[in-house]
Amino acid sequence: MTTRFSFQLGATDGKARSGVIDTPRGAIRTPAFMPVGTAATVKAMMPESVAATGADILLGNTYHLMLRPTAERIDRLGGLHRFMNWSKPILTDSGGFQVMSLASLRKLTEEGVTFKSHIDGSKHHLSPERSMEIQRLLGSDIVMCFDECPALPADRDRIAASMRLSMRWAARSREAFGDRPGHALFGIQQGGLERDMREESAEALKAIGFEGYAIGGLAVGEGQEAMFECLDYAPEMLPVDRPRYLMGVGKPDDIVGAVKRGVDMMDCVLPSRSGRTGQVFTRHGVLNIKNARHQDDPRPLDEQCTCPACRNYSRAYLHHVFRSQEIISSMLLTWHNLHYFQELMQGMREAIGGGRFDAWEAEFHAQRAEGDI
Ligand SMILES: CNc1nc2cc3nc[nH]c(=O)c3cc2[nH]1
Repeated sequence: MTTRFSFQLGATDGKARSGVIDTPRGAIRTPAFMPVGTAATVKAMMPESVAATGADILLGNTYHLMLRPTAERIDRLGGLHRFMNWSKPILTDSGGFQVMSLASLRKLTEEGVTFKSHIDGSKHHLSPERSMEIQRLLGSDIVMCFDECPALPADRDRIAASMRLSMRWAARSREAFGDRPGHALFGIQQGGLERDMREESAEALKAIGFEGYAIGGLAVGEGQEAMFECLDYAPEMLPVDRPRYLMGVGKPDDIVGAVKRGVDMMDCVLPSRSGRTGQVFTRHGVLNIKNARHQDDPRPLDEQCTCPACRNYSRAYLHHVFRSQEIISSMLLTWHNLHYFQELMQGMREAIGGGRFDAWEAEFHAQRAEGDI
């Protein structure tokens, strides 16, 4: 067990890399997928079940937790790890992205953002300083800079102004974070789909210096082709010996394409949210369990999957409990999806380690049918 935060790069295969992030609360194998634990819970999952899927780290949302139950209350109760009974690493986002997507009556200035809670309309404020304080009170192991993520499409002037604001906020975040051994602060690269803006942002972040670097401003509606075009150059603008975290990604093929281009960490609500809407991810593609064609099907979701849903239940049963809106439906489908996403990561870590990522990627695509399976 280490008292420091460090990243050990392991194997590389093309641009893809595998490695380990060491933290006082445990190691994170990369490439890593982080389940999203929005309001101090990965919905429909016990923490021990999340760990059983293979997750080494999960994500907490500052925006949700500051509104309810508040960071101060979680701090008084011993911090987020104790509060939610998760002893492994936690990464918290800075709140800025969700303020812009969830809150109302937002007022953005150089100082920060004031907004009204989507829960009860109460007034709140976020700034680099307040976001660092909240994430410190939560006790998260990896803290994200307070930034602004512009909605796409946006013209160059808007992208430039927003990126430069985020870089000023990154400097203030670094200053406010202070000296916290064993904890990490990650900077977030902005710049939209503009290569020169991405370069300017990367240079600004490297001049400040961070324990890790996120690629922000993507997975905001630009589509996979545009995202991959940006990922063809953005990751290598960031320090080679620090983790690179692509925020908010994604579907399985997005994740594979991002790892192929040098990304080490990702997070997405897709597997857990889809578990509650009946969308199931398998190595052969996607299916929706609510479709009537599953009602007499005795087979598991995926014959090769070892998760509890696939070991013990038929598609017919899962169709039934989904249609009946039984709670076990969300439990089993979420568990399966998170298990599949972690299996994907493990497969890539092994393939990179063995220098056979291209073959693994070809097999990944070959066994996926288009459309519903
Ligand atoms: C679901 N897509 C998505 N989730 C994101 C979260 C983010 N947080 C901070 N900064 C970002 O640029 C950012 C971009 C994101 N895209």
